[in-house]
Formats: sequence, structure tokens, C-alpha cells
Amino acid sequence: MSLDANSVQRAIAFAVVIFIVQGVARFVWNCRRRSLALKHLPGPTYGWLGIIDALRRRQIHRSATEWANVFGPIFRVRLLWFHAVVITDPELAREVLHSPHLDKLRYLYSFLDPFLGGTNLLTGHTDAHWKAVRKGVAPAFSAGNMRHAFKHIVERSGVLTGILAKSGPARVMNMDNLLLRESMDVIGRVGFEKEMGALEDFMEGDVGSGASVDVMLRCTHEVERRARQGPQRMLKIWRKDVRHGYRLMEQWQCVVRSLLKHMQLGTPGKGTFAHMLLRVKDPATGQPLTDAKMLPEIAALYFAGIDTTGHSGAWTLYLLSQYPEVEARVVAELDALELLVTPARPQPRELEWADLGRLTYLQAVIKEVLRMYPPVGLGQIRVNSKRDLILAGGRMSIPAGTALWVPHHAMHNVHHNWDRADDFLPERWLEAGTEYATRRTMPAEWYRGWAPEAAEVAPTSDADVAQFSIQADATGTTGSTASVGALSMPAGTTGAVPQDKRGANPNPSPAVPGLGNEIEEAELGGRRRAKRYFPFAEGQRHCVGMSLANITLPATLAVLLSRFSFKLADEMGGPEGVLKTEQYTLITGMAKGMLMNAVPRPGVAAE
Ligand code: HEM
Repeated sequence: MSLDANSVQRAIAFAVVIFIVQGVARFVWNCRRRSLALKHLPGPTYGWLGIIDALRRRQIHRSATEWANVFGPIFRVRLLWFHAVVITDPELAREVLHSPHLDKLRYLYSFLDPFLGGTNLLTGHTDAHWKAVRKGVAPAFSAGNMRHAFKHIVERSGVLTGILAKSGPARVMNMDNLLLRESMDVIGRVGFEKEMGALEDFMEGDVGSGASVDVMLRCTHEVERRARQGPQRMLKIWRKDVRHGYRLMEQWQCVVRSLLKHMQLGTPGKGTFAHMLLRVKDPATGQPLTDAKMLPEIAALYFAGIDTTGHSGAWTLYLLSQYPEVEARVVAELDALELLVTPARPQPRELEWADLGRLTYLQAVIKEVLRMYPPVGLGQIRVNSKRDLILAGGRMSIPAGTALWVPHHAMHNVHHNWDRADDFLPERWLEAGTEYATRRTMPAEWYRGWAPEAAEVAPTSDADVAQFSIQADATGTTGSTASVGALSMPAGTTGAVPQDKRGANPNPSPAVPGLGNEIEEAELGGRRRAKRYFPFAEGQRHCVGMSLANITLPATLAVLLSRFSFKLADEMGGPEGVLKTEQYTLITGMAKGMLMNAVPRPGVAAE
């Protein structure tokens, strides 16, 4: 039997139609299934209109907190066919964030890829490539390297105080921008042994590499616009702002390419990000990463640390300006350690590494700032597209394709997790174990027989337990976080280090000794309590740069506050004005920066 051309065409057309119909039917069926399965959860009022309104306000992190205060520890949100279950119950959040069956919701992170030059450590799936890069770069954050970084941080903070002294108290300074510059300089040096000169450029009128702070910031705004308006924004090239967005992205890519060139031309020092990245082997080829794969990794490591650390410093100065009694306590602590400038001590001693462990109250302030203004306020969004997920000992069945959203701002600020959630209370961190949940947020029967993490707690010796509290993730492939007083240090700080299947720890992380007060093992109902606080994220995708941030913030703030008191500039319009300009553009930042006057403390010599 022979087939003529028409029959073949008809057969192909029929197959295509069947394929499309089947695809649409499966899509509709899955949407319906998700709708039905999640119907019992509260939250329908915040359907797509609610979400769009939240996105328009650019304060999606605060919207999530408002919803959680109304709907409780579990609710759902829906944007057309996209369903998300929002979780602020600490135990359930822990189960989700440590689940080996869940991965990052790539769709959400893919908006960052054009900015970062491709998929990378931050935005990629939790796969072999991620693991190779993570394992490769994690040692860059070792204790030895952090000590080395500390010297640069103190030096850069000194340059920053010089700028403030020269500018005088009357000049309004954008402290957010200056702190971003400092972070950029520190990461440039520590990570890539490259002088970015971002602080120096500020004095010279914003030329050269310093301008890349602004390029980077404007790029993040563009990424946020693309995320909000959808990918179609990128097609509207007749619009001036869209074309400008493309130009910004290109400028940013130039900065990243210059870092790669710098790495390749020199011999990067041991322990730098550059050195570590050059040693990473691509699991797909067994060869070093190609330039195309290296560029996004450089961009991710560079960007992820600048924005987060810089904005956190600015939020700290803002809150201190609003709470003079808290500032007075910080000043008293600096004075007791002979770090404060006074008329009798115009040249105090230089900040030392060991001081980080002595600045207990300043560390508590930083923890409280990261509670109220977690930089990644949107939090972590996970999904399993392949199979349904059973949670809470069988009490919850989450259909495949449903996003599980653990919003950090909400987790840290909802009333069901915290007493006096809206108050800035650094004192709460002077008590051991504050990051752990103190109460159950769901009806008691929820927890009966539900011990999701019981098998996942890394064995620790008694001595370790006395000093730290460690959680290991469900896969055993990565570390978790340990809390050391006011500092959170990555896993591996002490105790048993989880191993991957080949026996190597992909998160070999630093051991920073004696930095603060002890955390007792926190138990509730015979089980280890779950965390209600994790600004650096929970689970295997937690922040790889946590130790650098935990050193940069206290060191910088100690140097700044020992010489200046910061007042919110009138231009900000008081706390209400600050709240209005707060915006979530990948990170919790501020539209106008943080405009402040740096008033020298008595004893600071006039320049
Ligand atoms: C206050 C400072 C910081 C905070 C609060 C913070 C927070 C976070 C959070 C919440 C994540 C998880 C993001 C997600 O899954 O969506 C993350 C990931 C990451 N952070 Fe940080 N971060 C900070 C500083 C830094 C620094 C200084 C660096 C490096 C220099 C860095 C590099 C990264 C990288 C590369 C990832 C991706 C890790 C992975 O997925 O394996 N961060 N950070």
C-alpha cells in the first residue's frame, strides 16, 4: 500500500491536533486538580487581583506578612492558573525547605538570568552543576579567608569614615549607596583581588568603576520591572525605558567581563572566589568551566553579596536613628571596648577580629534588623513539578506543580511567630535560642506523629550542642546553619558535617571561634524546635556568603558608629516617608536610598 502526500499531511495534522488537545486537557485537568486540592485552605480573597496589587505596590514582602497575619500559618494564593501555598509555620517551613523532593521555582529566578549572564549558582536547579560550583566556591568563605577579609573591611570602613568626615554633618549622604560601594570594594578585593575603587570614585564625582554600583542598582530595578510586567516588556523595544534597560544590562555585563579578564590574566590568590571558580570542573565535560559558564557564576557571587550586605547596613543605620536608646547601648558597648572616639580618646584602638565576639549588643541589633528587614524578604519558593508531595505526616497533600512559598519577611514578622513582632527589640537576641519557634501555630493534632526532621538532625557531641545548634538537611548533601550568638555561621562550624554520596561535603564552611553567646539545644515536645528566623535561608540552598556578611556588617557598623551618629535627613520624610520608599526589587531596598547626616561624635577631629 502506498501513501500519497495528502494522507501523510492529514496524518501529521491529526497527530499535531491530538498532541495539542491532549496538552491543553492535561493542563486544564492539572489546574482543576490543584484548585480542588487546595480549596480547603484559606486565602481566596487574595486571588490574582490581590497579587497584582501587591506587585504594583512593590512591597510584595509586606503584603505576604499582612496576608499571613489575616489567614494564618498556611494559606494559598493564586495568580490565574498558578497556585502557591504560603507557609509561615516554622515546622512546616522546615519540612518544605529541607525536602529533597523540592527544587527552586526556576521560572521565578530565570528573570535574573539575562542580568547575570545565564543560569548560575543562585538561580539554577539543585543539580550536579550547582553542586560542583557550590562545593568549589564554599571554601572561599573559610575562617582563614574571613580573617583576611576582615582586614579589608576595616580598611574600607576607614575610607568610608574619611569620606563622611570630609563631607561634614551638614551634607546629606546616601548611606545606602556608600555602604553598597563599600561592599563592592570588599567583594572586589576578597573575591577577585581587584580594586573596584567604588568609594574613591564617590569622592571623584562618580566616574570609573564606582559608577557600576549605580549600573548594578538600576539593572536590578530593570529586572524587577521585567518580572512584574512579564517577559513581553523585553519585546517593547519602541519604548525608551526598555531600550535603556538593555543598555544597562550591557554595561553591567562589561563589569563582569572585566572581572573574568582580570582573573584570567593574573594568578588569583588562594582562597579568592576567582581561584576557587577557576578550579571548578564542569560535571558535564570534566573540564574547567567555559567563559560562557564562568561569567554568570562571577556575576552571581559578585551581585548577591553587594546588594544584600549594603542595604542591611543602611537599614541598621536607619533603625538606630529612630531608636536613640538602642544607639546609646551600642555606643556604651563600643566605649567599654575602647573602640569609641571620645574627647579623652580621640584615637581609639583599631577594631580587631576578636572584637566581633565581644560586640554582643551590636550583633543583637544586626540580628533584629535582619529579622525586620530580611534582604531576601520574598523568601524561598520551591516546587515539585513531577509528583504530589505529602507533608505534615500525611496531613497535607500538595499537588505537583504547586509552588510552596516560605516568605522570609512574613516568617520573621507575623504575630503568630513572634511576640511584639512590630517592635524593634534587639534585646530579644540576648536570650539564647531566639531564632527557634516558641509556640505551635497550628492545632495540636497537626503535630501528632509528625516528626519530619527527627532523622535529619546531624549528630552532635554534648560539647557542640552546648555551643551551637545545628540542623542538617534531609538529603544529607549539604550543611545547614548554625547559630553562634548573634552570628549565623554556615554548617561545618562544628559537629558532624553532613556528607554527600561521594563522601565530600559540598558546603565546607568556616569555623569561626568563640563569636558570642551560646545557644542551647532548643526542644519542644521532645523534638528539636524549628527555626522561625533564617535571613540567610534554610536548606541546602542557603546563602554561601553568610560568613562574609556576618563579618562585614558588624565590622563596618562598629567602625562607623564609633565615630558618627546618623540622623535621618529631612528629605526622607520621616519613618512614613521611608516606609513609602521601601521597595522590593529582588532585595528589600529603598527607592531613594537612605539619606542621612553623619554627625561626628565628640572627639572626632574635623577634616
Ligand atoms: C546580609 C547579607 C546576605 C543575606 C541576608 C543573604 C541571603 C541569602 C538568601 C536568603 C539566599 C537564598 C536565596 C534564594 O534561594 O532565593 C542567598 C543565596 C546566596 N547568597 Fe546570600 N545573602 C547575603 C550575603 C551574601 C554574600 C556576602 C554573598 C557572596 C559574596 C552571597 C552569595 C550568595 C549566593 C552565591 C547564593 C546562592 C547560593 C546557592 O543557591 O547555593 N550572599 N543569600
